[in-house]
Formats: sequence, C-alpha cells, structure tokens
Amino acid sequence: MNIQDFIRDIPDFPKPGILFKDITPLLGNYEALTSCASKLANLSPRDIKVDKVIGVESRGFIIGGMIAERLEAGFIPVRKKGKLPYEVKSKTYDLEYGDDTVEIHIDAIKPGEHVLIHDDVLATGGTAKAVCDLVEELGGIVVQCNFIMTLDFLNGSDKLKYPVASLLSY
Ligand SMILES: O=P(O)(O)OC[C@H]1O[C@H](OP(=O)(O)OP(=O)(O)O)[C@H](O)[C@@H]1O
Ligand SMILES: Nc1ncnc2[nH]cnc12
Repeated sequence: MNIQDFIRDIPDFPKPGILFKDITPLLGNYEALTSCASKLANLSPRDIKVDKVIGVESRGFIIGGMIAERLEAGFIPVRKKGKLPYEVKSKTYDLEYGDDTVEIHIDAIKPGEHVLIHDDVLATGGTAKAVCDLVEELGGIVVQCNFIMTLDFLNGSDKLKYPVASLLSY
C-alpha cells in the first residue's frame, strides 16, 4: 500500500503559489486510510505509554482519532478559536497562508501525562509549535509530533524541540 498514491496536489489552493496537499483521496479509501493510521501509530515511541493523542482541527481529527484508538489512548481535539465550549488556553501563530489561533480545554491534560500530537501536514511548523506550547502550559509531556507528511522546504521541524515522525516528506 503506497500512501503517496492517495495524496493529490492542488496548485494555487487556497492562495496563488500554494501547492495544496489534498488527503481526501486517502480518507476515501479504506485500505489506505487504515494502513496510514496503523503506520503512524507504529511510529509512536515504543518505550512510553501515550496517555493522550491530540488531533489538530480539522484534518488532524480523522487519523488522530484512529491513532488514539490504536494506542489505547484518549483523544483531545485542539480547535480553532471559539469552537470549544469550556474554558480554554489559546495560541495565535503564522500559517503558510495567513494566521490562526488554536485552543485547548484547560482540563484536557493532567500534569505529567504523555501526549502525542498528530496533524496531517507539517508545513511552516507554526501550528505544531503552538500546540506544543499549549501542552507544556498544561503540564503535559510531548512525546512526538506525528504527521502524515512534512513539507521539508518550509523547515517546520526547526521550530519543534520534540521528535518528529512522518510517513512522507516533500
Ligand atoms: O505547519 P503549518 O504552517 O502551521 O501548517 C500546517 C497546518 O495547516 C493546515 O491546517 P489549516 O490551518 O489549513 O486547517 P484545516 O486542517 O482546517 O484545513 C494543516 O492541516 C496543519 O494544521
Ligand atoms: N501546502 C499545504 N497543503 C496542505 N496543507 C497545508 N497546510 C499548510 N500548508 C499546506
């Protein structure tokens, strides 16, 4: 099963000059979807029990939830501003195509819990860095930043002080 075959390039989306990596063909194929989730779960650290998996809105929710199930961990949604109903911590960050704010519930992580952060794409690293900061502020321990793919020409991993795992790099 070649995951790469299920990632579609869309030029100039959502802005001119951006080559958008579209994962919807992957999501739509049962074998590709489950193989991707299992491979990503297998990349998690062997020696650490992951307590919680974070999925980042919105594309990180789908496979993040599947990884949590495979690791027998809880799932935490990190959402864009104004979507979570309870008290939140927030971080604003720059994107490849704009800026955004992510939020987490203040009681999502207990101090000392081991947290794996999953998203579909690591681009500039702004989103993942903001999520790492939120985990640290709640007293959690980031064990891995886990992605389907990294866009290496944007050097996103330079912003992250934690191990990065991914299936594909461009
Ligand atoms: O490394 P970065 O430069 O921060 O970019 C990566 C982020 O950008 C995309 O999300 P987007 O904000 O487009 O939201 P979506 O998942 O809801 O489409 C992607 O799903 C990551 O979350
Ligand atoms: N080029 C890209 N394709 C898909 N998602 C992204 N998130 C940030 N940059 C992206």
